[in-house]
Amino acid sequence: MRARLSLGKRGSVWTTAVRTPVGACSAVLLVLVIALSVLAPLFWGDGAAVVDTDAIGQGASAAHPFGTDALGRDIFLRTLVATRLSVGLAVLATVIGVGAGVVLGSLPAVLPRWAARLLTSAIDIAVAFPGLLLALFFAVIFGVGTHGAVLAIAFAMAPAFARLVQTLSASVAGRDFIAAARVSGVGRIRLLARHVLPNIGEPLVVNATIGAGSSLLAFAGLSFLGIGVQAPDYDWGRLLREGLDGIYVTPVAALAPAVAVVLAGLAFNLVGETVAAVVGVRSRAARRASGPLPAPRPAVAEEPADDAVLVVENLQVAFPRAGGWTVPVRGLSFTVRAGEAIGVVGESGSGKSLTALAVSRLIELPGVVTADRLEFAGTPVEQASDRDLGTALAMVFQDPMTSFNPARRVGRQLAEVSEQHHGLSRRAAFARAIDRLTAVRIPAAARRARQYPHEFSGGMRQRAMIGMGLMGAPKLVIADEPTTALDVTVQRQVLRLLARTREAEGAAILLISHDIAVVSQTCDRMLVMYAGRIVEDLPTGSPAQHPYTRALLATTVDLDTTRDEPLAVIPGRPPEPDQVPDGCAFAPRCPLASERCRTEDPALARAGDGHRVACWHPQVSVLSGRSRKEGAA
Ligand SMILES: Nc1ncnc2c1ncn2[C@@H]1O[C@H](COP(=O)(O)OP(=O)(O)OP(=O)(O)O)[C@@H](O)[C@H]1O
Repeated sequence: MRARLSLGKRGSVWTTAVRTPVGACSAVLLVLVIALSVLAPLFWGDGAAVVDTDAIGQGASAAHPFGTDALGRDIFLRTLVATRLSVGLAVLATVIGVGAGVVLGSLPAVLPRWAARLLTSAIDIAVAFPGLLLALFFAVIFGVGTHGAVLAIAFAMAPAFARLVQTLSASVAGRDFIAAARVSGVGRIRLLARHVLPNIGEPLVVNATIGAGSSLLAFAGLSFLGIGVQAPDYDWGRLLREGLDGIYVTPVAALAPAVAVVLAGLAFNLVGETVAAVVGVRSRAARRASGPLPAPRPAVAEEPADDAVLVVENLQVAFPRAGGWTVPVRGLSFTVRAGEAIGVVGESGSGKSLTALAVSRLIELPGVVTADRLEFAGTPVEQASDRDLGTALAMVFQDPMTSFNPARRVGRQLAEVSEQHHGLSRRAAFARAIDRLTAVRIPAAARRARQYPHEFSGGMRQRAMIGMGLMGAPKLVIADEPTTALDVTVQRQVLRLLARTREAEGAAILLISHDIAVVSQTCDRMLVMYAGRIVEDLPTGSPAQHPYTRALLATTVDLDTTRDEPLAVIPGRPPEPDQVPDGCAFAPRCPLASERCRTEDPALARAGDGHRVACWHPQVSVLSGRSRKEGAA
């Protein structure tokens, strides 16, 4: 399987964008507009001002391709020279408008509640007015002329930007890092400047670029109406107005400024589209990867099993980074058989969740998932239909609060699965949802099904999430730290429920957990992960052979733990995914590490019946701390 996004180097994102038809047009038009703004007044400023009483109101000719005006001045030259004023004023109005919009949109976040509501309502009312109407209104207030028109257009566009800033800020305001900054005492203004605005900058830039095109048109409109640029200055709007006066005699006179307005407006809008495309790619990816993906490290694949639900061979998950790849999952091979319960353990960052996401086809771009074989229920995962995956594979996430849509009733969310995948009617699907909530021991399921997720306790939400997985007939339930957010009593209920699901539905379970004790009690087999690899795959109850597994076991605390001895710890920290050493990744923390461990990475090799281990010195470790539990998984 290979799901790979073609990504270039950082600099080449713009090059790639410019190679698209829209990008190429926008680049050409933008260069033309900028060049004319800078050069036209220098080269043709004088020529455009020459009055020729012998050539008044002429039509198109070789000397004057777009004719002459009422004073015999060349309209083509005047159109070229007017580029600077037309574009310059539009950009100025946009800068002021966007600045005012950002200030207005940010203020509600720092004002007292009543003032914020007042301001928000005022912005909402202003947004409801057509922009040109607002511009005319402000033009009357600020007075006829260039300055008045700039301010009028700027203030007319400010409410729309203020609304945009408010909406974008609201989407960021609920994020955990904002809450964390608040709790750590960061003031409102600093919070806004340091934490909110930098996270909404990209869409603002895109909208500002497109907004510049609109303000160019608006400016031409005001000048056309006689309340923008005043004589002797002239912009495209004024030239259009003058051309219109003689449209029946010399129609071509209005053509040059009209074409200029259209082309410049198009230039801004296409540049906006191109920026949006590049920014869109950016926000999806740190697209700076280069070079081929590293080859996954070798592992002994398991014997093919007839009743395998999930077959994974050489699974690798990689993310692009500057000048290369980060590979947090480096060549995993394992099989899950029907009805089997497998635990995946390992320290934080070992790649457990990414493995689960890769198996469920949930790795987002720019992540790249590759595998020699990745099959679910006999079908390659990338070919499985959404319907098959949606009904046969259930996923239980760590935080059930964020897994449910807070705006929909729990029962309806469960019912959606059956409506979508089984074609059940709304009523029948809801009845099944109630039945499934009963199956996962939600008390008063019919009433609870009509409640919202926030009305459920954490444990109930988690059980409801499992219930959602049971709306179909799951062959595999992947539970990623399903009990981490729950207290121990509820943890137990959820684990029991998973065990019952396995018995009742015959579903295999892939249980991801930090807690090796939980996995030992709940699962038939455990996969021990370290730095993106499986270092040991053993039946629970078999003596562990890898020093890391033994160290993990030694760190578990239970009622037998001797209280007068210090708790066992594993010294050091796991390596970052892009700093994994050449040899065995655990070697820097392993007391048994030899020179060979530091240079050669051991493959996951067979070490007994149903037991695989990746270690040069299996079974012989005696680590610091209590050795009491070692070897007894
Ligand atoms: N989108 C991403 N881009 C780059 N690196 C990532 C991305 N997602 C995860 N990683 C890295 O991959 C590594 C493994 O992440 P993963 O979430 O699978 O770990 P885990 O074992 O499930 O940890 P935990 O138990 O804390 O959830 C981490 O070091 C993480 O920083």
